[in-house]
Amino acid sequence: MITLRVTDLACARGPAQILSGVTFAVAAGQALILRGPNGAGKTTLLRTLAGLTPPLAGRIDADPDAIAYASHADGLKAQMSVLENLQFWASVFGTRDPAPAIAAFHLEPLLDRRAGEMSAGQKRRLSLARLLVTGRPIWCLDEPTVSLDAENVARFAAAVTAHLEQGGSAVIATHIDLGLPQAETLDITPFVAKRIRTDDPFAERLA
Ligand SMILES: Nc1ncnc2c1ncn2[C@@H]1O[C@H](COP(=O)(O)OP(=O)(O)OP(=O)(O)O)[C@@H](O)[C@H]1O
Repeated sequence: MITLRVTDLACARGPAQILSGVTFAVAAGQALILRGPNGAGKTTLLRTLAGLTPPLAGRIDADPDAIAYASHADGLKAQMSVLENLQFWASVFGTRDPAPAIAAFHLEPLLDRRAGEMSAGQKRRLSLARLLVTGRPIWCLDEPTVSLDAENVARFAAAVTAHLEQGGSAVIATHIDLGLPQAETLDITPFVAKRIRTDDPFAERLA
């Protein structure tokens, strides 16, 4: 079953068109790994999928409430403890028990620690644990393993694998090999648009 279908999508960042003609589909139980050199537009595509930036053209067919996005900016509440952050998200997204998320990223020793006072890798673990708490089936992840040590990269890969086994999907921009057996790869280089400023009144019409 297809959970996310992208058809002829054009994506912008600020005033610039970054991608055009992006077309792919992701099924339940499938991960799609986005590849492409620095600046190609992986973050731009993920932001568009997450609804943070409107598409310039094309279609995104998915339940908008199905997508959970995790980006470079971790989105943690710095003054709240790890447990309070997870409980906060549990209340926002429904009443998911945060215990599996805590276990998946080995957050038990850190539950009382304020999020703002953790290391970069610890913050990342909390940010990834948030995905489990959302209960959302389509994960859109931007460089999720940045700052993680090898043990926590393995925990992350295990969490994604479990998510896929439960019928979830994932679109992941990453430069490393996560070793996910179900993953397919999409190189976005062919979709890189000739840079067009969308606020230029003389620019070629986009859509
Ligand atoms: N606010 C902005 N306004 C205009 N252009 C931007 C803006 N932010 C990023 N860009 C440009 O958009 C292009 C795509 O950037 P994006 O962050 O999507 O690439 P990426 O594939 O995720 O790169 P990386 O592998 O380095 O994370 C880049 O050329 C970048 O310079």
